[in-house]
Amino acid sequence: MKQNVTAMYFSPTGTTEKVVRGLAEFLAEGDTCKTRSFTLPEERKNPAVFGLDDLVVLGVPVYAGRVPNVLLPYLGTLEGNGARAVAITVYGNRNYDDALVELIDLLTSRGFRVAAAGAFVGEHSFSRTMGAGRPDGRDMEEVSRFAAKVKEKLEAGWEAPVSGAGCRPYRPYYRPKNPLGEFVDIRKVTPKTKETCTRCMICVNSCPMGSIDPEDPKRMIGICIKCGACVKKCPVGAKYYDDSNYLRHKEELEAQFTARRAPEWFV
Ligand SMILES: Cc1cc2nc3c(=O)[nH]c(=O)nc-3n(C[C@H](O)[C@H](O)[C@H](O)COP(=O)(O)O)c2cc1C
Repeated sequence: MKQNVTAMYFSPTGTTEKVVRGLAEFLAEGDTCKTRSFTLPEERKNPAVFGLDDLVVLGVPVYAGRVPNVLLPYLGTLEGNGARAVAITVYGNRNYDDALVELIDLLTSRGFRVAAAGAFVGEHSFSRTMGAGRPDGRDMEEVSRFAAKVKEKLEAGWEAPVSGAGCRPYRPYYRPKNPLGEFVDIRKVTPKTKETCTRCMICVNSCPMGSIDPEDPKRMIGICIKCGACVKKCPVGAKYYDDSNYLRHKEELEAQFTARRAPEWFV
């Protein structure tokens, strides 16, 4: 069985990209696989069209226990046309909740035959300690074990669609709470910029919403999804969040979810 393998991902801080590309390379068996990022706004302009000869490894990070809602319009334009797919979610060591079943359902509704699915762990977008350095060597070994099982399934011509863990109907988006147990809304929170900013434009060019002003990288000209790209990629550490609800949420997560979560996959 030889299929054209494509690695497709949304990955502001690179952890989803690492898992998806790693898996796609194992599945391509020495052939070069295509890569197709849809992280940046201009990358989401052209719809992706596949066919029966394609095997697409498609990955997204988990945001609030679900597929990032800003991606739903783009994912709704994909055309599977019977292509095989492997659905991947990467989460920051809290939980992936219903993101994986949601992604499987989305791909199925777009005409993909979802043969396998996996939830892997990456360093949390908000943190340097939650899932620090993941996916690491142990995770990538798991990716290779998963790839071997996927190959076996595809070579045997099994048609059974994959199920995956999660609830249908999906649970609501996960929301942070304050110390009184009340929900807090951090959706409008934006990053601040220190005077040490050198205007190198890395943040401007890596913001998946195109929301940082190229004329003045301290200024926001669109929405912030708290993806962590500008904060983690800034070479001088000039981008940061100072919102008290955001910081408390991050500290709570860091204190609560310290135990290493293992990847889970379904074939
Ligand atoms: C807005 C937002 C919400 C998130 N929600 C969750 C979550 O519900 N559970 C979790 O474990 N990680 C969560 N994360 C962490 C990311 O899923 C995780 O860090 C992922 O590895 C980031 O992928 P990337 O490196 O490809 O950007 C969230 C991150 C962001 C930015």
